[in-house]
Amino acid sequence: MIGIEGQPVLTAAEMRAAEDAVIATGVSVEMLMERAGTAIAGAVRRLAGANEVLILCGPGNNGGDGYVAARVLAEMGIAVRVAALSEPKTDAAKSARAGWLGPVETLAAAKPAPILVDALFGTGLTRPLDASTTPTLNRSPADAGAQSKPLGTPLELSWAPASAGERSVVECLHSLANAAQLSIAIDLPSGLATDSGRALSTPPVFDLTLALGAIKPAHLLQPAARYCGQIHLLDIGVPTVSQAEVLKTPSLPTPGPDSHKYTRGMVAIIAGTMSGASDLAALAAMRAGAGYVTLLGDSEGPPHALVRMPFSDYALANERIGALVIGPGLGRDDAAKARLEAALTSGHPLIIDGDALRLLDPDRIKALDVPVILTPHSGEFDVLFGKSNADKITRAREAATRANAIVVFKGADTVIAAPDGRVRIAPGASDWLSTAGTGDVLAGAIGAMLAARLDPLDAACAGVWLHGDAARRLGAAFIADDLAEALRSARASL
Ligand SMILES: NC(=O)C1=CN([C@@H]2O[C@H](COP(=O)(O)OP(=O)(O)OC[C@H]3O[C@@H](n4cnc5c(N)ncnc54)[C@H](OP(=O)(O)O)[C@@H]3O)[C@@H](O)[C@H]2O)[C@@H](O)CC1
Ligand SMILES: [K+]
Repeated sequence: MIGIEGQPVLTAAEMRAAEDAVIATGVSVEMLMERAGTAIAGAVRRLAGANEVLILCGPGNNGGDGYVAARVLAEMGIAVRVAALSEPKTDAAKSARAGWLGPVETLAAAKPAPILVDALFGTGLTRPLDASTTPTLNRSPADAGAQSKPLGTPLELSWAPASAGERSVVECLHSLANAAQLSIAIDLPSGLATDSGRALSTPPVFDLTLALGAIKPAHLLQPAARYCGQIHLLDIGVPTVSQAEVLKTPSLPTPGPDSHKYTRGMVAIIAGTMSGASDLAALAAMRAGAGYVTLLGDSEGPPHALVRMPFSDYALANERIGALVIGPGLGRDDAAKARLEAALTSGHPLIIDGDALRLLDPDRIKALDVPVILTPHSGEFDVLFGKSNADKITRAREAATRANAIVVFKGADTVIAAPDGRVRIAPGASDWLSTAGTGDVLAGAIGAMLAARLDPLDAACAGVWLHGDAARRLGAAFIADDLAEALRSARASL
């Protein structure tokens, strides 16, 4: 099992193309399925100990992986049972099914086991799972009587809506997962849309998801990600590349003997009507490692290392400013608009957050010839770029191209996109980040990274990583002030 940091993220179509490229070299789908099933069996064996394993198999290749895993586990001497939703539909899955010599229970009748493995649906799911656990037969008159054939005999099957009193597929899955001590999803929990991260049906929350060959958007995007539990990647020998990758731990420059405050980077924060927000951004920039942070506007109090001065064109003209943060607590009045205009024409690299995002025109940003990082949450994103039903990765990428800026589309699944199409997706943000001021902290942290002269995409990624790591260190019920302080520990851990 491989960790997911820095791994390419592939859509269902990209994964199929990667598999097709391997198949074109003479490797059959059956061989890929054999690799996948063997890798799954190895992982399950390490986790299952002496416990019985129940594998649920669907009609496609995800189910095929399940049959192979069942066969290999049985060969290893592990107690394993198989329950199927229906007969396999694909040739590879049929062949995998034929290799499983044990009985196949129906999903509806399957008794729980301590270890549950969900191989019902993976990247091929196209519609909700609200269907009956009892397949109906697409029978021609010649097939009359086929219903009495045991599972294992190829039949033409389809699904009917669950009838009164019958448990749906989703209900069966939930009850088997609830009864299990450990639940493991193969490739994806069944019910999730691979590319958009939508839940077409609501699966149980799995303990572990074994991603096959590559991480998919649904492993990272909400709401899908919350059902995956821990995610481990299994190598199935399919080379993968993508412009989208899982966010990884940054590699940051540390001060050397020749460093001074300006080489560490100078960040200026423009204050507005709510000084607490800009104070938080300033504190975050300092704790993320900036050498010099100045707050332009009305504010007072500690820390004493923060250089406060009134906002003026003169203060803004300081050529040593390596990153200018505007938006936290700015307000949306005429004074805010004037300050934003001054920032846009200052010539400094910009981090534009909060209120400033609601005063902006993306085409105006495109015309600037300085690095720009935009940090909208979903409400700000909609105002700036318009609403859309497209998935978050596509939206962030299109916005970055449109504004010719780095877009940090914030949320529990922050997506960072560059105008050239590169995308980084942050996994597993702390749910406790949903508190006032944490966005201001992020803007300040990114400011420190940009002022340290990191490439703008790297600066945005490093800021998001430090912010996420600081939150994880704090655990529960922290406030934004704690988060800004904890950036120091996050930075020290690198
Ligand atoms: N390709 C490869 O080389 C390799 C692929 N691998 C594995 O394959 C998985 C992808 O396999 P897959 O494409 O067969 O899709 P999968 O998720 O099993 O399900 C599709 C089936 O379900 C059906 N169906 C869809 N929605 C439904 C619903 N709501 N209710 C009922 N049925 C529904 C759909 O039928 P249809 O839409 O045609 O009616 C189709 O029959 C991937 O996740 C990985 O595990 C590995 O083995 C490595 C090699
Ligand atoms: K699955």
